Amino acid sequence: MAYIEPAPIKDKENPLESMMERFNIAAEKLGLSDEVYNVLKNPAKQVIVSLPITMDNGKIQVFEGIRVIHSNILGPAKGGIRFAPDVHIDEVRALAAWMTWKCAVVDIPYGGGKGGVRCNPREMSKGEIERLVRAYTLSMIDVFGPDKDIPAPDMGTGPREMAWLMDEYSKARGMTVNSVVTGKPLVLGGSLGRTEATGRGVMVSALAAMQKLKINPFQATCAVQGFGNVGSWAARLLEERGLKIVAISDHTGAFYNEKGINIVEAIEYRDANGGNLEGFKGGDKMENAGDLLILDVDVLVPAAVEDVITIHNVNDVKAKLIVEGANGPTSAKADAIINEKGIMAVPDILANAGGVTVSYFEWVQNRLGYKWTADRVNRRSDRIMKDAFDTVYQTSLKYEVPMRIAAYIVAIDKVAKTYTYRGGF
Ligand SMILES: NC(=O)C1=CN([C@@H]2O[C@H](COP(=O)(O)OP(=O)(O)OC[C@H]3O[C@@H](n4cnc5c(N)ncnc54)[C@H](OP(=O)(O)O)[C@@H]3O)[C@@H](O)[C@H]2O)C=CC1
Ligand SMILES: O=C(O)CCC(=O)C(=O)O
Repeated sequence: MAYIEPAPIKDKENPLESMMERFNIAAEKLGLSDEVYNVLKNPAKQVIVSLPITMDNGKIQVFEGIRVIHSNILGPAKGGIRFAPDVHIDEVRALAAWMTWKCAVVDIPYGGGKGGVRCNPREMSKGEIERLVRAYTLSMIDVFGPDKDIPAPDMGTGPREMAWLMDEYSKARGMTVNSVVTGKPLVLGGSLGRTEATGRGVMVSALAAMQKLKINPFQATCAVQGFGNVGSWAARLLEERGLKIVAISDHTGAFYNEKGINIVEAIEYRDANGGNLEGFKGGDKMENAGDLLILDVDVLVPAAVEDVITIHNVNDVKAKLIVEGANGPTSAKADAIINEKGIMAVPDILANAGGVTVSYFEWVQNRLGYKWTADRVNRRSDRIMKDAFDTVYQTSLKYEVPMRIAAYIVAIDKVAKTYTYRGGF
């Protein structure tokens, strides 16, 4: 079997390597042929563009934009767009592959893609961000399409950016095409339930796992890293289900309250405070924000960035259950220690799949020209998440592997079988 050797990412464990390590283990368990292995390990398409933008000071700044389509075997590529200062081609390749596996795990008819623009949206004006979104969309005009590649929000982007993307794409096509992107504002054809969907899926996965581990939600404590879309919704919905959220964090720091943080108050504080938790008084500021990950809690939800649980801190992790809201928060090298310690980790490609599931509902509604109620969206996405959890759990028992490898087995098996049926050989 051939193994790839990805270029190292400076100062960071390489998420592409982490993805490939798990992929290789699952491929061996499935006895994947060399032919299929080589098809699935390589991205189908990678596009890198330069985006010259006029900044507010009149100067031109050139940004790098990336879109990777890992696979379109199950259907059009699907996946978010990240605006962040450390966007790197290997990271986007890993994120695109994770989208392929994620869509297959929850059994929705999409392949995987991901995009990124290396920029710091925190330091850019609204006008600069809008020009960047529009330039990126025009550069990708032949990549995107409702039947080809359908973007969505990820870190640093949200409904506002998706609205600009839809508008620019529609202008270029000479008609309104709302199904080209999901995660849009409601008035533009966004779906009820999409904003909270990823956090909601994290909550459904966490409760399903707690049932297996016999952890009573009303006696459980939880720490959540990241207080953006995924982290804040996961925290809020878990709190509503009885868990005590003792710690939350964002890039400004981590806050601890052993009596439990009032999450609705924390969200209100963040929204009134320029989008971050700096100065939050509902908990004590922790000296070292990274220590949130090693708190003695029942449930840990990393919902910020990649590679936060690594060989450097995994030995100190005390949670009984990790539910991955973020993509790639655990490096592959930390997996073995998590397993040795008997911690259950519900992997990203399962735990955070609620977002893409409701994105799929949004796309279906746009194509039907119809709107579902929030109740219908939530009931259907909860069912999909619970069924996917059960399938992965059963697979983990059958193959005697941890949940993460089981999720890869479920996904790779599905994509490989579809490829074979479509007549790839
Ligand atoms: N949005 C979605 O539907 C989906 C997102 N995901 C994944 O979830 C993760 C979070 O995405 P999302 O919530 O959308 O992104 P957001 O941009 O909404 O939020 C990201 C959050 O992470 C915080 N953060 C950034 N760096 C750090 C750090 N070093 N330590 C602690 N907190 C940090 C940010 O803080 P601050 O605001 O202060 O910068 C912010 O609170 C990503 O891995 C993404 O790929 C997965 C599936 C779907
Ligand atoms: O909603 C989507 O289409 C994709 C969301 C995403 O980027 C992810 O699940 O990582």
